[in-house]
Amino acid sequence: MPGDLVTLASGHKMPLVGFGLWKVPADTAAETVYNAIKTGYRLFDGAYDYANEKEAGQGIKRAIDEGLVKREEIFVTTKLWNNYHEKNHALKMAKSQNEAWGLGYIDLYLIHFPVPLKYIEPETLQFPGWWMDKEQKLIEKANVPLHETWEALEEIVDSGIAKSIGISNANAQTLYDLQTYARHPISALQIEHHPYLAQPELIAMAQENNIAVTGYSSFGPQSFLELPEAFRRRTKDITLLFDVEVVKNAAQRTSKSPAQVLLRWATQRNIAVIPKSNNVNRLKQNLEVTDFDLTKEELEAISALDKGLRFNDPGFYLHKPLRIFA
Ligand SMILES: NC(=O)C1=CN([C@@H]2O[C@H](COP(=O)(O)OP(=O)(O)OC[C@H]3O[C@@H](n4cnc5c(N)ncnc54)[C@H](OP(=O)(O)O)[C@@H]3O)[C@@H](O)[C@H]2O)C=CC1
Ligand SMILES: O=C1CO[C@H](CO)[C@@H](O)[C@@H]1O
Repeated sequence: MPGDLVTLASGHKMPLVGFGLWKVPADTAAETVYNAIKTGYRLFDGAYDYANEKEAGQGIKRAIDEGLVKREEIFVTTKLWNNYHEKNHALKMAKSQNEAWGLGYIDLYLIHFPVPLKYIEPETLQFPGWWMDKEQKLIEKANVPLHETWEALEEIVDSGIAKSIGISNANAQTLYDLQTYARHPISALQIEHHPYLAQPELIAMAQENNIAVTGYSSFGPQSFLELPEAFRRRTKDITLLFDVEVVKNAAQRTSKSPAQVLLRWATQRNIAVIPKSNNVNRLKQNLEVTDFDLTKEELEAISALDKGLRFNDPGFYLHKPLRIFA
């Protein structure tokens, strides 16, 4: 059901299907989010670097003001960008991001990457990916230990700004380390997850430790086709997952689309998904991904497509690779 929920270690409940806000233009974000709520979406996945938090919040506020939903029925995830890992910066950023959303609190606040970069004034950050400054130079790394940033997130919970906290783009070693000092639980892990990058060990580790997993870029190469060339480099000569036999056959058997099969492959294993679509029909379709089941054989055949192929590694589009996922 679209209303399926995952209980986080914090005790707070998160919808299993949500809407991703990356690449949703700021000038249409309020309308898109408002329409997504009308379609049935309750979870919105934002980030500082998606540059549309204020507008997304306006869309939610409009739906609340019109009585379509209550604040407590909406789940807002957002993320701390890499340049603000120092405790004082993280506290300031969370406060101003919370003000931008304008909804009283953030449901889930994530460290976007466990990679601290030097502080830079927010308005000087640049696309693509905001890893570079105005001169298109890679921003240097900073000496901020992860425990300092995690402590900041815990204070953000203590002050009521966020209800739950977690991390994105982290590996199992990082999670094990975080667990040694976490005062508030690591409620969630957000990672790239599709059949070409299945990451079964990391997911098993997280789920065994009660860390809810959300997969992003669920369509693999398709998720990157609308991006500039540097992001698409790895999609060359790769069969789109929508065209792979096992995915197509499962779609035919269940009378669903290949996209829905890919989303169900995740949700059936209790992995949340946050697809984005600027198209009304696809937006609706992506929400209907918990009301049918793939067979055990279909799940296994789709998992067997794994190639360890990561598309969202900033190393692929930066002038100087960061080797984050090395
Ligand atoms: N933590 C992190 O570092 C990251 C987090 N994310 C989060 O994950 C979200 C989703 O990931 P993202 O990489 O954007 O990719 P998505 O998985 O959302 O894929 C988006 C692409 O797929 C197309 N699409 C959407 N639905 C369908 C469908 N049913 N059939 C066919 N095509 C479809 C969209 O086109 P159209 O709009 O035209 O439908 C778009 O081109 C992001 O919005 C963001 O919130 C993403 C990357 C990194
Ligand atoms: O969430 C995100 C979407 O992808 C971007 C490009 O790598 C990242 O900068 C950001 O992590």
